[in-house]
Amino acid sequence: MKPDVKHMKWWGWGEEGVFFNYLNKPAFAPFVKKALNIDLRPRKIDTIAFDPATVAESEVPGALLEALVAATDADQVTTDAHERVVHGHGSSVTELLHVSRGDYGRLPEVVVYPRTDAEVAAVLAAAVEQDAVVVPYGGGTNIARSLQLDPAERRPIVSLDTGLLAGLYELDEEAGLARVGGGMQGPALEEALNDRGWTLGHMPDSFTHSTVGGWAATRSSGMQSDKYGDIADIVRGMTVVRPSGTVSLKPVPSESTGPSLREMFIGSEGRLGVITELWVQVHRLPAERTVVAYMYPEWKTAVAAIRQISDEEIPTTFVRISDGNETGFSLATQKAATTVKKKVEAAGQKGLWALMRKRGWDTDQMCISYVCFEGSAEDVARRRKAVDKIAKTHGALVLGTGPGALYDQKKFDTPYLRDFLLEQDVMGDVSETAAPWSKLNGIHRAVYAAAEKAYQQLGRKGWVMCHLSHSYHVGACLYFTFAFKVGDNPDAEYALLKTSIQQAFVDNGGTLSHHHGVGMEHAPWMEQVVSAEGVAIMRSLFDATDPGRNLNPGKIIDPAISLFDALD
Ligand SMILES: Cc1cc2nc3c(=O)[nH]c(=O)nc-3n(C[C@H](O)[C@H](O)[C@H](O)COP(=O)(O)OP(=O)(O)OC[C@H]3O[C@@H](n4cnc5c(N)ncnc54)[C@H](O)[C@@H]3O)c2cc1C
Repeated sequence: MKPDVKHMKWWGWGEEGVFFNYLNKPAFAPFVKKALNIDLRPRKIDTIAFDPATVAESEVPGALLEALVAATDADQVTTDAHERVVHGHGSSVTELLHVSRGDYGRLPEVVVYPRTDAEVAAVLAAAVEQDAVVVPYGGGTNIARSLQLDPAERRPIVSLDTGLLAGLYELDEEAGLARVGGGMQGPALEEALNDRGWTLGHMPDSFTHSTVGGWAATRSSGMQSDKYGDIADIVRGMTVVRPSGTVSLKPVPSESTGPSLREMFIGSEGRLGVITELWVQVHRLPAERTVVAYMYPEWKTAVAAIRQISDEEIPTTFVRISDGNETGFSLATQKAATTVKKKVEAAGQKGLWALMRKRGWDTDQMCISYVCFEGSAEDVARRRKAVDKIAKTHGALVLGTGPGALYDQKKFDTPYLRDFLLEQDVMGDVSETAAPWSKLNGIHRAVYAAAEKAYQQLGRKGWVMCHLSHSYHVGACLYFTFAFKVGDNPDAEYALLKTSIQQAFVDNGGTLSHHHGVGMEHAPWMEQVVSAEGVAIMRSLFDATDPGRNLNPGKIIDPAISLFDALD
């Protein structure tokens, strides 16, 4: 019997039966036509039936299988074809493109679902004893190819699914700390905390399917990080089970105990062991939460306003601005107005645009911004007033809470867009970076130039758009989305776009990734961002702590597959 763990559809994002629908968004097809020169076709694919016959029989050695069953139980170990395909990839667009076409790549021979730390330890011991590779699996949502397997790996591969290591085990209300299982998925954790009046506040766009252990292992950041922090701030302690023993780190507010082991495990992508349990800081549910929308005339003034909000240290839960292209995209995904209320709002919006044009605004350049405030009603009102004032000083129009509420409601729908686009032969994916405030505009310009050059090389129209989110005292994250119609060689075309954008980050003062991790996707740039000596230290760490290369090898440094290979 298969353990009761929720997984995404084997061929794409999210749940079966949920889709991106453009037919109820009248501006979307014309927008895509203008942006990519493509005529959209109504979606035909409801699901892709899984055919086990397309998967080669597992060649798991009998001794390994027996040892895994002995380490856990017979119903926690499977060589089922569907299970192996689900666990053989993450959610990067290239992986989904291949998998959805039945090109599965290297698959794990076996999937195991341990329930306890002792079982994890026994699985790791068995794997090392039998010289197998172990790849911890959370929700499979990473887009850095952190789960992709080396096609040349000859040893058996065990996917260790953390799904049964789940639960809210303890809540220390005095400290605001919760002890949770590493395999717990976002909605289950948030629901368990909300029931008791608390929240983690960590809301990556992949929240619905990713796990706490996966967040820690990839150094994730959620859209509300301005208030709640990145996962590196949120995780205060943890248990990491390794083949040679278990590391237990107590939850403390801060400590001075040499180089931080906690920091070392955060972002380790399965290379240093399995994070089975975490202590995370939690917050009481806010009395009030409101999201206010603003429209700025153009990008530079919007960035200046956000920088001022940060400079004046006005507490916000999130601040986000979309550049002109992303604002155009957002407006194109508005649903048709079917109710009287919506029709009145739509007429109001048209009037607003006319007013902006009268003011001399170029409506292709205007930038929508959302700012979220949480706290007591008084606090929210005071902070909102302060942000309104800054926004107006920078020439913005305050649009109010209507569009903000809409943003809050549809934030988890957008991931379904990628599958829809793939069906239309369009590849869409993202690259994100973080940089000091002084570098952000330069990076924005450089990425647009790099993408444009790449599209020219491909000889076709492509799209790029950007938003700024996750503000810090010294800078912020820039998040770019790119899309283009694929030709004969999707891997090479994707690699051209992706390498051009990543290189523009690194050359212009940004980092490789603000929150998606490294995996195999970003590994080729590691020397450029942490220096050759930094990579050498990492290599010594992995070699010393995992001499047999049994733990998810080829991730973070020394990738088994390089994006640049596709360009050759
Ligand atoms: C549509 C979409 C939106 C996204 N939005 C965001 C976002 O807003 N913010 C963000 O940070 N990321 C985002 N991501 C990326 C992704 O969701 C994160 O990287 C997430 O943290 C991965 O968690 P997971 O549980 O799915 O891990 P997986 O994808 O299963 O695994 C990722 C890596 O972590 C390792 N790992 C997983 N669990 C453990 C464990 N318990 N112990 C040790 N190693 C482990 C795996 O071996 C692998 O190397 C998005 C992805 C998609 C597809």
